[in-house]
Amino acid sequence: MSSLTTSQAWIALQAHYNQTQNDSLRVAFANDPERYNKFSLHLNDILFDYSKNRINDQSIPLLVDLANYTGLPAKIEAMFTGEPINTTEKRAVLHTALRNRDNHPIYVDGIDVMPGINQVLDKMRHFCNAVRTGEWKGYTGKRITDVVNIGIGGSGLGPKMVSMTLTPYGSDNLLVHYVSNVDQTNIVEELKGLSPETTLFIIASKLFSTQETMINANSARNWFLDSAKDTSAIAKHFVAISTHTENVAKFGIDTENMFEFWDWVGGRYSLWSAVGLSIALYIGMDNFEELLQGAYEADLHFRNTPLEKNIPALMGLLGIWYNNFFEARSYVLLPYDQSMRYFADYFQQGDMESNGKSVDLNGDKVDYSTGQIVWGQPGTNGQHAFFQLMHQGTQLVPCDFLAAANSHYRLPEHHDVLISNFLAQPEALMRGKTEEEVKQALTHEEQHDAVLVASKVFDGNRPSNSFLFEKMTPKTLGTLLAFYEHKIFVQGVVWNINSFDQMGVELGKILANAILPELKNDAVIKSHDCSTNALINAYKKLRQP
Ligand SMILES: O=P(O)(O)OC[C@H]1O[C@H](O)[C@H](O)[C@@H](O)[C@@H]1O
Repeated sequence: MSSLTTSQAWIALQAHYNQTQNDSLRVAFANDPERYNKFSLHLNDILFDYSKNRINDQSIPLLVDLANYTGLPAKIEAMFTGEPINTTEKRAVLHTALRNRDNHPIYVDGIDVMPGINQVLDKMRHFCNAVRTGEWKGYTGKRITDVVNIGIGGSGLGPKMVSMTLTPYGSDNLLVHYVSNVDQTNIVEELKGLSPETTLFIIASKLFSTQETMINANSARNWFLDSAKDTSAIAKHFVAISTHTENVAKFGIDTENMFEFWDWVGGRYSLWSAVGLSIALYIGMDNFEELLQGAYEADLHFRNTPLEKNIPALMGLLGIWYNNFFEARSYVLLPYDQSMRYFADYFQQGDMESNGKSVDLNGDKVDYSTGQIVWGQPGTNGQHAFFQLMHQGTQLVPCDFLAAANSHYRLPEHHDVLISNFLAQPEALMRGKTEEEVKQALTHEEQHDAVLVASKVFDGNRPSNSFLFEKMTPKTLGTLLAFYEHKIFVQGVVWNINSFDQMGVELGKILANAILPELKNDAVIKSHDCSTNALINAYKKLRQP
């Protein structure tokens, strides 16, 4: 048994769960008109309501005891001060330095990282201004109208999610496009209608060696050179974002056009670095810095607020409560905001790549469940897809609802209808519908149809958090993203795992590299298990020359 599950704090939580697991949220609300006041918090314009969770007055102190037992406060400090908490890769984890807006020194190996960060921010500002004003010209003297970011994982999804969320702040004269998949459909479709004379490519890759990104970058260069003919024109149309100067030069991008970041920025935490260049080009550098400011304010809150009033700490601990005691295996993110349509995808990588681990920091197999399956999509669409299971299925699916009180658009009716759903769904999940209530809405005859009655009952008692904010601004988005990043960190600390490596993505890549040469000719392949051999050989038969 691990020291975690045999700790006093864990045992106390287990006993608390045994005692309260069947307590009714509906009854708790009826008995305590102060419940909302007790279990809600604000940061700036963001309201965090966690009162619809399966908790009572003892629950949060017990969860905080567990966090203290695992050393969370000291580990928060270790992260913010640049200690090498990514132990397998022996690296600091300093995405928080990228948004350290008060600019206090932060040291890695005795060197302050802030001057380097500020230099890159300055370079981004100059570049964005030049491109956005049209001062930066393409090879035929025309201004840039389209930016194509080529990058995958953190080097694609983060900037894409932010740019799409902040479309109301985006430039009408400079559109952004995202290419990540090595499936050629992605780049072919994205480049349709673009002109090489007015397109700028950003090649974003930490090591500049990721297979998908390099293949897409090569295809982009070929597409460009088919028109431009002259390799000297590349300098006006290709920039790189990377930690690896040599690989950038090898690819043929002038290192003058390279925006640097550092090995202490994890891929899935990198949108705050130069990886956010496509965001800054689209919404302008001032708005990009507002995004950083929002995250910085969440960082201050996370670092300085006692755990029982600390929004990301509570998000993480409530997740532990469901994952490890209620055995809820998934977690759903439900932004009632179409612009946040990539939010769940983004935190699917953020969370599952960070906490999908089964060995602890000592290398021992864990005997408790770690990372949850994270999924979701915007409301109200999700209501017409998977909410049936959330309301009446056999699984407990804790969820977060997020919405802005004000839309950026002004059509009548839409927003109140959207928000009425945002409000009603957590209420319905919490209160359910009893047999008696079901019968009241049925005819006398229907009331005697036992199957009908049973099918219409909602057990309720299904937990959720709600986030309500004034408007989706760059700053608000920055704060929300940092909350979720820190939630992941909190859970990693409690589970005693390294949230900052991703060894589990390597094996598939290595095996794909072994298969690739076997696809070069039509020879029958026998070197794998019989299933893989058969699939390779079937592919070779089916493909057309
Ligand atoms: O930025 P790159 O080095 O190209 O890495 C892109 C992606 O590669 C891998 O899939 C990692 O698991 C991701 O965390 C990373 O974001």
